[in-house]
Amino acid sequence: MAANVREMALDLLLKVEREKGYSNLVLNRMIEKYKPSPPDAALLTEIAYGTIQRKLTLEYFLAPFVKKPDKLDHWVKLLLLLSLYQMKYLTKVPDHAVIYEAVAIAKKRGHRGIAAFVNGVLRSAQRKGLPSFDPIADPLEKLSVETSHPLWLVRDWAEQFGLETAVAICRENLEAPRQTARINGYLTDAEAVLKRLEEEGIKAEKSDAVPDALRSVKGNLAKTGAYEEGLLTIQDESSMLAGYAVDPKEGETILDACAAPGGKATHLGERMNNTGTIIALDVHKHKTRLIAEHAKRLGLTNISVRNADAREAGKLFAEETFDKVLVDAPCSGLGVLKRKPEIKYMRSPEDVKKLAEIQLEILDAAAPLVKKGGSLVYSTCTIHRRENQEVARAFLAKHPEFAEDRSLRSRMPAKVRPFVAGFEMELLPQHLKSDGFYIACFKKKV
Ligand SMILES: C[S@@+](CC[C@H](N)C(=O)[O-])C[C@H]1O[C@@H](n2cnc3c(N)ncnc32)[C@H](O)[C@@H]1O
Repeated sequence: MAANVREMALDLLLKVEREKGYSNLVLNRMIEKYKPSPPDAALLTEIAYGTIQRKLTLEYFLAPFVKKPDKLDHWVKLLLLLSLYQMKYLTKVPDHAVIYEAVAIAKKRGHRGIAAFVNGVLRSAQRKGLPSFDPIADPLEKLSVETSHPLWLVRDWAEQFGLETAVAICRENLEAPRQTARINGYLTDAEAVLKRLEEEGIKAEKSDAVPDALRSVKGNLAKTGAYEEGLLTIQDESSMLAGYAVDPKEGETILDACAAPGGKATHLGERMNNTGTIIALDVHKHKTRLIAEHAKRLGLTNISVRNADAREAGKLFAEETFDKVLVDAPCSGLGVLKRKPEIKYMRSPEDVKKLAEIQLEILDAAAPLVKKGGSLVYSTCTIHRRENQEVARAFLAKHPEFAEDRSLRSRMPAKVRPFVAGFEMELLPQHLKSDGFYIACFKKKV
């Protein structure tokens, strides 16, 4: 079985690169299909995620042993990288076992020549040792190679946050993500959910940062009766904070302009005790279906799903229709690199610029729909100031009918308040070991 795990890991890496798929989705599909035992599934996750997380570092390790790595068949290069990952970071697996299995895969997929090549490369790496980072003089280049983040991103973060914070972000991104869930406060409470989970053999605990959140200690919260029964929703703690920022009240009319798959819309629905109206809009039809499914599972009937481009929302709704509007905008996702490490290699500075423009366009379209005295909340799961802060300032400059809403801090849980400044929250992944997240709140003048 162990050799199969490595082959599955190789297939996963190929799929993620070829189909530009998200690693977590490809991994889930693979586990559903091949049903590996729990220890094999854990090993598969570790090897595949680890290799993606450390790709640039592993390429640096490989370089002295292969003259032209880019000339290699792609699968051969990935096989070498995932083998080097195991040799360097999986201390429980002896090097000779890693090499033996890599050679067996190479023989099966290729031919004897390739198997001999793989054997030669890995044996030299074992004999000579992997190269040190010491010769890299430039601190940003070193950080990029050592923590496997593209140089442009490391540069941007160092410029925006300072080198020390950029180092902390990059290091934290290499940690395993926590699994957290949101308690459905409309149907239940933390004690009841914890009891239900315990009956199912799952160990979880209350978050010390976000009152609506549970953290898994042992077991997968998504595969539980409690989940099926609508008592919880898988969601990162940082995303729950958008619900605190919006602070919906019973009976209100709220627009969630970028709502799929419905994580935040359903949170608002729960906090409103299934009263009022939430319009959950999304441009992608296949994703809007998910919102309705989640709402149903959670026992919510106050969410109405619409499929449309938020930039055209003015054609759907009259001005000043909503008490509150949430724009949880499409973004570069640079706050969720622990969970989706491949994003760091897919994104470019041009993407960041383009996404910032789209975010501002959506905010522009949402602005007239907010009632006087109502609020507009802009959030993203990215930590790049070309989006976030720059977009928020551009919005305020264009919309004198809105003011900074500096009451945000008072709505946030105590542990989050240090990360709120004025009308904005910037949560970096190392702050609470969550995803990175940004929120800005605006109030429409009366
Ligand atoms: C960050 S995700 C939203 C996550 C969602 N709020 C949740 O909590 O589950 C951004 C969403 O914006 C949608 N989107 C992208 N461009 C859009 C547009 N122009 N109008 C409306 N939705 C858009 C995407 O389909 C995606 O589902």
